[in-house]
Amino acid sequence: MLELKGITAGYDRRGPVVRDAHLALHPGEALGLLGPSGCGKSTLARVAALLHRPDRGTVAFDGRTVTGFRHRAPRSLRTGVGVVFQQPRLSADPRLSLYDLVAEPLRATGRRTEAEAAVAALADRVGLGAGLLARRPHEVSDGQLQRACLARALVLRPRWLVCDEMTAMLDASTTAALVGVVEEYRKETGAGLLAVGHDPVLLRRWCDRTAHWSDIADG
Ligand SMILES: Nc1ncnc2c1ncn2[C@@H]1O[C@H](COP(=O)(O)OP(=O)(O)OP(=O)(O)O)[C@@H](O)[C@H]1O
Repeated sequence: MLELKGITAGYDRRGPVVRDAHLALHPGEALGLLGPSGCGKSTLARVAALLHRPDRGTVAFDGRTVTGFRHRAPRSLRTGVGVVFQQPRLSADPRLSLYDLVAEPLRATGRRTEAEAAVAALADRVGLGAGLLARRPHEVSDGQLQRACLARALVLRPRWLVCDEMTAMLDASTTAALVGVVEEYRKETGAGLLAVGHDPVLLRRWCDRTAHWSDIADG
């Protein structure tokens, strides 16, 4: 179970953007979170992924509270959550080849020897031809880069996935392909999903359940 309880978070303690948010995600469940632009969805998604420390409230995985660290949670906890953001160019190091981008979490966790096989399998799964793996982000399209970012999010086989407007910049066929990859992964591993967006049609089709921002947070 992934639980966010009483989360207040933002960038200035005097004016938080997320106020008293509550959300519970059961193992294997896909929850779509809808809300207007700027309401704080991405901020809450980063809190759920342990990338942003809330001012108040707790994040718990399977009953274990994982917030309360001075800066951010240790890597061993963060690797339990895979994250894909809206804009792949902002989340991809421009100096890395796509191969290195996907392999990076394995290197960072001392599992370098697994990289070759894992990257090849994931590249195939997300539809990235071998020729593209040698290229750097500026040499590929947004859709191709987002495919690599999804592969990176899956490479440590996380139990939870947070997709923050993952498909907002993509065309219909790339959207369908990436949603298909996430669903195949979830079927295989039982991973839970928090999908953030503002497209109710997509999220209702994709997820078991959707929640609106006004149901889970104040303001
Ligand atoms: N790094 C930051 N520093 C300061 N303010 C920020 C920062 N990131 C976001 N904000 C502000 O916090 C508020 C919530 O932003 P957030 O990105 O969480 O909203 P969102 O619901 O995901 O929006 P969208 O649907 O447009 O992506 C906005 O007013 C935004 O300007």
